Amino acid sequence: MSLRAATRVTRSLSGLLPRWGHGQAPPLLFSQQRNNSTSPKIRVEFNPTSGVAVMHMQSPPVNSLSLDFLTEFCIGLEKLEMDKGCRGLIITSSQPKVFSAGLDILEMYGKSPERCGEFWKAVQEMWLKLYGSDMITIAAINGSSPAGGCLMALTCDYRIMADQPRYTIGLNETLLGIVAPFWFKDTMANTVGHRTTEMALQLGLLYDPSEALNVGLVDQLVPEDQILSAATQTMTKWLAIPDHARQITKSMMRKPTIDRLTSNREADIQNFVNFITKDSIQKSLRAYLEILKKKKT
Ligand SMILES: CC/C=C\C/C=C\C/C=C\CCC/C=C/C(=O)SCCNC(=O)CCNC(=O)[C@H](O)C(C)(C)COP(=O)(O)OP(=O)(O)OC[C@H]1O[C@@H](n2cnc3c(N)ncnc32)[C@H](O)[C@@H]1OP(=O)(O)O
Repeated sequence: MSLRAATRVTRSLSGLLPRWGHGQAPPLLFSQQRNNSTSPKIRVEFNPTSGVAVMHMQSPPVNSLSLDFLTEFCIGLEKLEMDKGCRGLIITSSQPKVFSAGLDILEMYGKSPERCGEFWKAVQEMWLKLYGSDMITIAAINGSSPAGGCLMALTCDYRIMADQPRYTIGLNETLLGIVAPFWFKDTMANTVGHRTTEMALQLGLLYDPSEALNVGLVDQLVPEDQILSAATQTMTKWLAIPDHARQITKSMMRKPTIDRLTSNREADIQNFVNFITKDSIQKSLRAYLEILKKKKT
């Protein structure tokens, strides 16, 4: 781990998780109703000539992965997957400075077990569809991408990140007092290896772009204004490979990881619900939400 990454972790952790007395009422209220607009959270541009679609995530303020967002995302993905003319997908963000802030914390805070289960099923669905996609998938990461945002990028075949030192990417779940599930961990380990994953997950490391490139979490850095043209150029190279050979190879590499979740889906949902609804975990999430709010004051 670089010194810079270590310093960021220490700063993020300090005072993160305050302790409440038994039975003490939490002092702040959080709105449970953000992002409930009916405007599309995803905009898809498909070019039938090139066979490439670009998915723009446009859910203000930070493209957090709410149940609505995930549902729309999966429907969009399924439509493209079924269109035989669509061979490649680039995923990017229309929101300034953020690719995706990861799972919507408000979906995990103060929700019923049933609702948590429904939400988690949608998170699984997004991962299964994207990690198992027959299309060539490229993440054009034009902003910060913590936790579930990083997972989304990791499920793609190739990652290009904007070379902007303010942006960070990583599976930082432990900083929130929560645990990245086995399939988040597997996806990261398949990309950067066991040892790097072990350190990154325990410490909740968020890497800046050059650190992310160094550990292999992203494949390429480009100036932010060139991110879509770089993704298109890379896509052209990948499109030159015959689809069937590439798809079988991709499936061979990813199938064991996908099978592990597919055969444990219900248990994984139950694990998540039991874990996230624990009092102590709800308190950790609350503390984290407070920190996000305080950033502004
Ligand atoms: C025994 C157990 C075994 C196994 C475990 C079993 C199950 C597993 C259990 C749990 C697994 C859960 C896995 C979780 C994955 C996740 O993805 S959790 C989410 C993690 N995300 C983050 O930590 C990101 C937090 N956000 C940021 O760092 C920053 O917002 C940003 C860098 C993305 C952007 O910074 P800014 O541009 O400066 O924007 P602001 O910070 O001002 O934010 C604007 C606005 O958005 C709200 N917000 C930010 N992130 C989220 C989010 N993820 N969800 C909901 N809301 C978010 C933020 O509060 C601000 O709100 P307002 O103040 O404007 O109302």
